[in-house]
Amino acid sequence: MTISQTTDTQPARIVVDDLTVTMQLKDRSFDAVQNASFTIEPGQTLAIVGPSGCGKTTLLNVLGGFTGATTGEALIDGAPVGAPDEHRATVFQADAVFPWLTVRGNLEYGPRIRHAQDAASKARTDHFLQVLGLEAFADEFPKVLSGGMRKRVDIGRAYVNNPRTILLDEPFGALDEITKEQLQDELVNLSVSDPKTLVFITHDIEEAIYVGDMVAVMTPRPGRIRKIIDVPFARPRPENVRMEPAFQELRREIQSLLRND
Ligand SMILES: Nc1ncnc2c1ncn2[C@@H]1O[C@H](COP(=O)(O)OP(=O)(O)OP(=O)(O)O)[C@@H](O)[C@H]1O
Repeated sequence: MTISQTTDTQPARIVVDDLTVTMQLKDRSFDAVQNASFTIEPGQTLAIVGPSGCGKTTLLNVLGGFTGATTGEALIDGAPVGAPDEHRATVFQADAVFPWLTVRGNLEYGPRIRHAQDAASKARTDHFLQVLGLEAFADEFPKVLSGGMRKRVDIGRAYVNNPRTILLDEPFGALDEITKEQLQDELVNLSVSDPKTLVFITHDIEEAIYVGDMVAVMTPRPGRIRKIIDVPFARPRPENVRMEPAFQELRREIQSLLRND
């Protein structure tokens, strides 16, 4: 089932053009991100992989409006990224569920604080409770949920707001392999049923290929985009796509780029 979208909730087009973010320490400065450029077409997922400390989160923070560009620019639908707003949602590795609200209450939180609770937001809440397998837990408090279920609540909460862009910072990093693969599938399925422009940071090469339409491989500090690789597999992903030679070949290529071979 798909949910209808109005024009102001269409997925965003993101352009990052020669972006550098310089961090100022007490006695020196350094570039956390250097001369990064890429374009994400509406509804596409860009996965970003790179070594620890290479500037992935900094890049995401620029797109979220939490950090400014030092030089270059980041544009969303042609306009420079501004302060955080309801058109962008963020999902972090640590779950951000509110323990004092039920699962349904967590999903309804965004529309409630925006005074935008109406029949459409209720329908979206019901829809995402259902597609994320949370229906049976709708009236439970998060303390009874597994890590995977809590992550589903985070994802549902982002989607219920109907943002144009969702920024995900290693969202599945703390989950076991099986749960991680289930959530990767659910996210890819959502990208078909309810397209948003996604930026997905991960350390996990297979995950990057599985969820991404493109994978940006970053260099160690200062973080540059080493290469952007197109992922050729259909959405939803064919069963056992991870075992396909083309998938394994991409994995080897990214591994080699990360090792700087
Ligand atoms: N506010 C800040 N002030 C100074 N340095 C910072 C600040 N935020 C991040 N850094 C530094 O900038 C670099 C990039 O950090 P960032 O968190 O973006 O990397 P990352 O690739 O997301 O790392 P990880 O994969 O380990 O989460 C790091 O060296 C980090 O220590």
